[in-house]
Amino acid sequence: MPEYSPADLAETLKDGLLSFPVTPFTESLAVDESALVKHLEWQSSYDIGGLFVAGGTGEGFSLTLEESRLVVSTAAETVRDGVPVLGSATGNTAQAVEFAQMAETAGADGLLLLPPYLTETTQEGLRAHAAAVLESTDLGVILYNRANAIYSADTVASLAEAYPNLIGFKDGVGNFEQLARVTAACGDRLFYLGGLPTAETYALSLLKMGMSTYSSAMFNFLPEFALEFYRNVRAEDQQAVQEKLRDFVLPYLDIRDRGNGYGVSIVKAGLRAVGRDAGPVRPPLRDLSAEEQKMLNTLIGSVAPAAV
Ligand SMILES: O=C([O-])C(=O)C[C@H](O)[C@@H](O)C(=O)[O-]
Repeated sequence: MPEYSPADLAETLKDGLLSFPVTPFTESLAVDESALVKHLEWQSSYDIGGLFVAGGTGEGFSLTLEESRLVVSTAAETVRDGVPVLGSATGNTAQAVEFAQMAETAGADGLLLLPPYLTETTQEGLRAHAAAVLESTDLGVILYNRANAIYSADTVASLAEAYPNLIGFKDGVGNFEQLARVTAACGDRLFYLGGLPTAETYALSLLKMGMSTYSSAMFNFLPEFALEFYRNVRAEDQQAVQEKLRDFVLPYLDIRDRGNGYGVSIVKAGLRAVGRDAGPVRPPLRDLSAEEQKMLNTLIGSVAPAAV
């Protein structure tokens, strides 16, 4: 049995910043277990709502079932008490079910359902896919609305009614009309989290849409900055948020936007910049160039001189 009931998990997650740790790789692209332990210990030593391993930033889409098991079980053994660990499920329905069941046995407290790979879907197909995963586990499950998994309000509401272990909706698209429809249809039955790339960019606006928290990829390498940003958002301190957007987040986006898939690569580059190298990204992603790495080092040095 998972340590958190789905309802307790939602309560714990909704009011804290959510960490999405990278998966460190060696130069030969194997999972680097000792670097993983060190990184998870460091991340979970901060005041966070939960730790989502093998998510998008954790390159969950590039991990085999056995590698994902290793990452989830390492996290479950490593993080300090009181920080829930969530695994991920991806790929076709049978594969996603396998990942969900593996995460549960490996000690996860919850699950993030990533979009299925490649194909387009209908709402009936998407509902059947999510339903199969929800039925396969007792874990609290969060839907990730992104890529080929764009859930209509009716689909989310019908899944929420049928499956008590559906606890949350994570948005990676930023369609305000869709969000208004989903939150109006499901209200307090679910909790809502922002999950657009570099989620800080939208956090204050999305708070007004009912999204009380978000996944912070930059928390990987600038945890104190990311936590202060989150506190500013929750306090609705628009001036402090704008200052941090201007001084760091927007110039960071300029570097991130130089390459497709850099939303993840730039996080590993950030770790390199602060002396906590987590190795390269796996194909199909590619790492930042030496010039881009230098630009990022300078930017990080401008907001956190002690970190570089
Ligand atoms: O699954 C994930 O890693 C994400 O949700 C993506 C990031 O955490 C995103 O929110 C970001 O880049 O801040």
